[in-house]
Amino acid sequence: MAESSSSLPPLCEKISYKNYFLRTVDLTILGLLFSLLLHRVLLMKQRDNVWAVAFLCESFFTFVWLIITCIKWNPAEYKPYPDRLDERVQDLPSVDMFLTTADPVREPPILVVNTVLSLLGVDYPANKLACYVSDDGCSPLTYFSLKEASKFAKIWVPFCKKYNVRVRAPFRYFLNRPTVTESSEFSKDWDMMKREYEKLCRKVEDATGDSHWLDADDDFEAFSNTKPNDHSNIVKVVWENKGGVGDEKEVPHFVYISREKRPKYFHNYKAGAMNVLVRVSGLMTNAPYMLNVDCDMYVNEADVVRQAMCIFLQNSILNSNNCAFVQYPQDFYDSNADELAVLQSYLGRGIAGIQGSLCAGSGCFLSRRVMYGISLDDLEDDGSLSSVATRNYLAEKNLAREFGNSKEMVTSVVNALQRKPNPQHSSLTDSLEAAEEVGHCHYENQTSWGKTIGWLYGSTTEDVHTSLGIHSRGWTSSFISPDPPAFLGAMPSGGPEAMLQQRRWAAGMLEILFSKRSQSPSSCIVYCLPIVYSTTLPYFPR
Ligand SMILES: O=c1ccn([C@@H]2O[C@H](COP(=O)(O)OP(=O)(O)O[C@H]3O[C@H](CO)[C@@H](O)[C@H](O)[C@H]3O)[C@@H](O)[C@H]2O)c(=O)[nH]1
Ligand SMILES: [Mn+2]
Repeated sequence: MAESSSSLPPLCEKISYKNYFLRTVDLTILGLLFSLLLHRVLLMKQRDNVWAVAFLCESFFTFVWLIITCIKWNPAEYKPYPDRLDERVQDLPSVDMFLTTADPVREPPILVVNTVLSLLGVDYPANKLACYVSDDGCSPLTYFSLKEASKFAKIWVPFCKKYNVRVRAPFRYFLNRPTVTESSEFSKDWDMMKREYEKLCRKVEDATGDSHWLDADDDFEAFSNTKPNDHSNIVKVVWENKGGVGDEKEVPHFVYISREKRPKYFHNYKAGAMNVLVRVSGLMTNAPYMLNVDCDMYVNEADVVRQAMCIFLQNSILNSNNCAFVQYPQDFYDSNADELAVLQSYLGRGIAGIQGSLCAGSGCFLSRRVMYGISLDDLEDDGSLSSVATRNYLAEKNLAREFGNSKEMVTSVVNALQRKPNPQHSSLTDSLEAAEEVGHCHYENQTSWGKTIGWLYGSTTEDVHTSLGIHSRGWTSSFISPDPPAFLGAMPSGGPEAMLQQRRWAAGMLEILFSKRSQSPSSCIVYCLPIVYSTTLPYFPR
């Protein structure tokens, strides 16, 4: 249980879900399985093919059962208390929210728009938030839709805050009509918002079929003669929160990025896009925390950022800045994904009870310093860099070698490592030139990006790969699973997709087994067990 160093109640607590009845059942089943194996061994005399198959199957079954029992032995989860946040923390940290999209056909812009609106509307000071969208499809339609979304956000976000709306993705919110007892002012506002949202949908839809708007607006010039896999870097500040007055100050910064792509370069899929987002956001807002969200997921609970901050900040109040990331489970609204839910509650809670959860990608808040490769040994008790680490990390020559040749990037890394904000620019657009430089496809050549810094490359499961790197540097992680779920996504469709996911987990397992990064054998086992388990789960009778 988390204890507070002061007399104030803690921001979060570790809740244990130990269940002695279930433990007894598991042990009994294990005992039965072992006696079955013993029985088989005693029958060894009649060794034949049938005996061999039966023995193999039962051994495997016992092995899997043992793994399951190990994982669920000590399940735990963190419970945040966001209501206590304002009382305990005067100045909330900034958060950069990253969203990736890759294909305007498979991931229709209205889907991305909803994800963005749910992010822009979260319950957190708007001047502490920035939303960065990476578009690997280099689609003017996506950019157009995002621009329209930012206009709509100026009425949508204040509406959500005024009426304390929980689900801030409009397509979900407008599925249900408000009850008749609601005040007439609310009903009027609700109808107006619904009309505006329908207008937005229509605009996006109309733009899909017709591209005359492309030529009419200079803002789209950057997209002319581009192909998704062959174009230069495009960075656009869609909306900048300049404080200001009225509703406009409620909408966070909003930036669109389509990183440079060339046919000859390998772009490392989502991991490559995430690393560009880390760099561009480092130059613009350099928030100490970042959020990773896929474009087909939306925020289902307006409090997500505050909940995650409870975990990070409770750790720093206790002078143990050791939390690298906070993972929310992924839930799906268009599928009866029981398997995934079971898997996540075992994986998430089980491993959280052992040494911290796995990073599952979407729905994960991460600390920027951790992504910059800092090890827990490099920090003093108060979270500042130790003098040895300061000498090693902050030498300009080392930084340029690791983080690339952009001077602005190096300065932003120094600031992030020392937990200082970037010097105040008069506008986000002042960083555009530097931002374009760090998005070039050759920027990462000869640097540590993808090797020890940021999302790690060379893996189909870059998120598991990343968390392995993080844990081997001593960091822990947390798993929070609020009810109702905090992030919801669309299932990619069953069948072949689900099979592909299975193969990814299997690939992840092999990679972890043979990875040089897994320094301690125990952490290797802790990671392998659930993955072996998760690959076998669908075939396992429940
Ligand atoms: O070249 C690419 C490919 C994908 N994406 C984006 O990456 C996200 C995830 O890709 P998807 O193919 O939808 O993977 P999923 O299997 O649905 O996602 C799971 O697997 C990913 C990689 O292992 C994790 O990062 C995710 O969080 C996890 O939900 C999507 O937003 C894509 O738009 C890119 O930006 N660029
Ligand atoms: Mn997906």
